[in-house]
Amino acid sequence: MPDTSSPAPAPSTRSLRLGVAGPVGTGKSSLIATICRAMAGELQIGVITNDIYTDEDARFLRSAGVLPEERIRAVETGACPHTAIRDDVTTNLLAVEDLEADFAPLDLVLVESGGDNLTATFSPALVDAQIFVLDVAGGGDVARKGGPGIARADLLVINKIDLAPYVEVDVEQMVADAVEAREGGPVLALSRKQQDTVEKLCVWVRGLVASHRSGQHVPQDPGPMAPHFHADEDGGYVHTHGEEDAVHHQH
Ligand SMILES: Nc1nc2c(ncn2[C@@H]2O[C@H](COP(=O)(O)OP(=O)(O)OP(=O)(O)O)[C@@H](O)[C@H]2O)c(=O)[nH]1
Repeated sequence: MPDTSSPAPAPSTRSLRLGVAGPVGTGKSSLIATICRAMAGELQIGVITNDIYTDEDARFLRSAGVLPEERIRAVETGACPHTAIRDDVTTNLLAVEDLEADFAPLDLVLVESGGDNLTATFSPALVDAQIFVLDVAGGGDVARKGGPGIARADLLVINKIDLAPYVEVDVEQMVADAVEAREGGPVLALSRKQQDTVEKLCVWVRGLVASHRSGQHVPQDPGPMAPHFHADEDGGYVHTHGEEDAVHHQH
């Protein structure tokens, strides 16, 4: 009799949606450009960028010439970037679905969050997996600060390691701290200027696309953001994202 206790997962025919989040300037757009440059020959890729008021990141990626321009689309979030990737993902989801429909079949859609604070993560309603990006220039101790992205993103990238000697950061120590904060989860030390590290990034992306396609990959929610402060004309407010009740505002 066939074993029906653990049915084989159903293969997926839609693209892998991969989010890229992290603080301002850590190299999210550059990492996306690097993936496109290295993998556009083997994967059909599309990109959605998020900026508050502009389409600057999309323009940067188009000018990098790493993908046909029409496969790079911008979402203007008009609010804090994490709102559009976590609280109400509708605009992003529609943009992803339009891109997938217009260029079917795509293998990979990369969604870049606007730069935000250390605690911003994507909702699993928008992406299947996410990369959280730190850089050595932000300081060697950042990985120890934890938070949902650092602790539980599918991959933590410690970026711009070519700059480590100039900012006096011990990359090995930073990686070790990150592995500890992630309880052994994957950490990649990356520089777009060091091809061996770019290769490792490609191996990770390739593995994830394959496991998504075969139906083995199960999207994980890194968890809600920590409470944080938003400045506004009245002085500001604390903003909390709870597990069930998505958003609370306290003035
Ligand atoms: N030395 C070095 N510089 C890098 C690397 N990756 C990115 N940069 C630089 O870091 C700066 C910020 O990179 P971006 O890719 O724009 O960063 P971002 O996270 O997309 O920025 P926001 O969208 O504004 O949050 C740029 O000047 C990049 O050229 C790297 O591996 N090494």
